[in-house]
Amino acid sequence: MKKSPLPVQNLGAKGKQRKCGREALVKLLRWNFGHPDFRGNQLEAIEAILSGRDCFCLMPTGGGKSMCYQIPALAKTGIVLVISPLIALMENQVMALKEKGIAAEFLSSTQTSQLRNKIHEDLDRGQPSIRLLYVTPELIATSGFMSKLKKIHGRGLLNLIAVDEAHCISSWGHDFRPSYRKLSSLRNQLQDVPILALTATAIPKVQKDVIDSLNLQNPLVLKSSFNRPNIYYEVRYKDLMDDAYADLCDVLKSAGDVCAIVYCLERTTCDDLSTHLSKNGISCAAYHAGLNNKLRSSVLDDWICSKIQVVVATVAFGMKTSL
Ligand SMILES: Nc1ncnc2c1ncn2[C@@H]1O[C@H](COP(=O)(O)OP(=O)(O)OP(=O)(O)O)[C@@H](O)[C@H]1O
Repeated sequence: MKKSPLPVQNLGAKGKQRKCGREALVKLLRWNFGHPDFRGNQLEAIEAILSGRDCFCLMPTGGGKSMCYQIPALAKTGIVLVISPLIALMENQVMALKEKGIAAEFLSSTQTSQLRNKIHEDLDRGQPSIRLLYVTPELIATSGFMSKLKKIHGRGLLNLIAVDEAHCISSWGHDFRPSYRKLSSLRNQLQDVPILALTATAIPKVQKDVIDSLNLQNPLVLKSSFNRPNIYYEVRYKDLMDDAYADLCDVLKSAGDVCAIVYCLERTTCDDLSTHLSKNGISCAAYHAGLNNKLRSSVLDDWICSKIQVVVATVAFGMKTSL
């Protein structure tokens, strides 16, 4: 049975926010997510945000960045806006939050207009039920959506803007997205709303660029260690192998029942290799931009819920983007 989220903690008399202490935050974490305690810099980030301070948070992949904005969304009435570059990521996070009974939604062109209207109606209510709203940077850049945000802010309901994968704002970064650059207007348009920039990209000039571009004011800068003892790297030279496909097949089989992504440079290689692995008893599928959206979504779903073990993909995997 779904638990209902622990009610908002800290609304004092006449809407004045009381400080949400460590104990109350840990309680929210345990009740809603089942984790015994915060890890790394999560608590520091959350406390900074709840005190209204901007924050730049560098954590390795899987470090638990999302908790830094999900807990604030539960600790205060109002809405946390999450800007994320990938619709697939948003869909997954929103689904996972809803399963926990947390009111989260995303807005994208992939939804029916009926569903989008329903979300907009909720946002227009005096007390919206949505706590976390996920959007793409492209949507932020539209004047219609920005004026909606200003109205929400004007009603005192916009608590935080979280910019996920914030390195995409920097032309020094490996994932530069021009639409991210436009996020630099957020600070001017939505003054006083704390901004949380999250990334797993550690290069100092990217960090500086992110902080400058988003115009973060005296941000708390948090950096965690990138040492991941559970990950090891091994390089095998294809040119030195008799049969690279057979070698890969052996590697995947010897790894046991783990899920895996095999990246290839070309679509035809994905199709070829996927057929080869399937013939050798490995459950897998190809994923690349040459496949239609429906097929790509079903491959992603099958992989996430372990119906298939391996995805053989180009960089299109994880790049499903649009408004
Ligand atoms: N305090 C915690 N204790 C235990 N597990 C946690 C804690 N915080 C987060 N996690 C778990 O860690 C995993 C990774 O979290 P999350 O997806 O937020 O990481 P991330 O840093 O956003 O990763 P990515 O860089 O891939 O976006 C999730 O399964 C999450 O439930």
